[in-house]
Amino acid sequence: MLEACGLTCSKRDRTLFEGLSLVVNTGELLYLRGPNGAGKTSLLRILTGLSEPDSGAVLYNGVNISEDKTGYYRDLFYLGHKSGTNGSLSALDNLSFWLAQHSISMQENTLYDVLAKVGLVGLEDVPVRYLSAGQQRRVALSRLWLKPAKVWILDEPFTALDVKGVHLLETSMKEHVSRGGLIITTSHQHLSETAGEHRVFDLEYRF
Ligand SMILES: Nc1ncnc2c1ncn2[C@@H]1O[C@H](COP(=O)(O)OP(=O)(O)OP(=O)(O)O)[C@@H](O)[C@H]1O
Repeated sequence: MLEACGLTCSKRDRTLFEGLSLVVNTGELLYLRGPNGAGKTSLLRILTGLSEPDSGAVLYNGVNISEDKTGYYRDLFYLGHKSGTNGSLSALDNLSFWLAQHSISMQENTLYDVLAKVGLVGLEDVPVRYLSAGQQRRVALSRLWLKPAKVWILDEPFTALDVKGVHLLETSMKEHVSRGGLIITTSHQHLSETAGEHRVFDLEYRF
């Protein structure tokens, strides 16, 4: 269970949210919506421990994430809205580097299976900067299937994906939740029925 307790966050002179509390249980998909600038990314970054709130706390299974970041990060997969890849490196090298960074050992066959899943076989050796926007997104998304994380926090994961890519991701979300995973995702497009049941949390734009 992931719990936000009374979170307040201000950027420059604007309070994005104040005393925000929410609970997301295992086996649940939370769809975080809101207009541009409402503070969705800011909230997600706090929920991952990458940013500190001005006040409030985030608890994972009842423990403040700032007290056990290692334990939390073991269970967490975070996809930011930037791809987080090195454009000079190929998909294969980017993913191998990422696996090493996260101390995940993996057979090359399994890595190729994931590349096949996201439709990148044949492009695995091309520097990522030469791939299309959707293909670059697929490289970033591949990590979802490389780390067995219980908690997925996804910031606009559908950006640049084609219809098949959206379907693949929504199907994976539904499967993850049915296995007891927990997902928080933002998106400016509606989640379809393929993503399964989900709860909506609307973040209003505060002036
Ligand atoms: N590091 C920062 N310094 C100053 N202002 C920031 C910083 N990060 C975010 N902001 C401001 O906070 C507000 C919320 O930004 P945020 O990225 O959280 O919004 P969002 O809801 O994710 O928007 P979008 O839908 O456009 O992605 C914006 O007005 C942004 O300019």
